[in-house]
Amino acid sequence: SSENSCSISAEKVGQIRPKTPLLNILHEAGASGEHFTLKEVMHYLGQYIMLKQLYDQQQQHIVHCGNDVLGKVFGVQSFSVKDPSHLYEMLSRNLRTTNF
Ligand SMILES: C[C@@H](c1ccc(Cl)cc1)n1cnc(-c2ccccc2)c1-c1c(C(=O)NCCN2CCN(C3CCCCC3)CC2)[nH]c2cc(Cl)ccc12
Repeated sequence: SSENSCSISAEKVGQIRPKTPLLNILHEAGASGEHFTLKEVMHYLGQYIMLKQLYDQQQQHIVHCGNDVLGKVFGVQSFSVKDPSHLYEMLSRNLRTTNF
């Protein structure tokens, strides 16, 4: 039979698998499971920043995460949402497989 012996299952190819501390943050923001698209990870991180009120009220593109587990996960006290490359670099250190 032309059985597919490939062991890579379709739903996992190109998926992002966050390491545990980041996974816990995504779950706190309402995510479930362990495999996400990049779009889903960014969506839930945005939700997390909102619900924890980590963004600066005056300069709303600045995120202050030094007193939050997000700061430990990203390794910074604060960051700007206007610097996507820095953001993705911090994110990539928290993924199980290098999808970048
Ligand atoms: C375009 C997008 C983005 C997406 C990726 C990147 Cl690498 C940069 C930027 N973005 C633009 N501003 C934000 C943002 C700013 C402050 C607080 C929360 C989110 C976001 C982020 C989203 C998001 O999914 N955004 C949906 C629309 N946002 C508009 C901003 N809105 C709030 C801005 C603060 C005041 C209240 C509304 C929330 C919905 N996810 C993120 C996750 C992180 Cl680790 C960092 C930032 C974001």
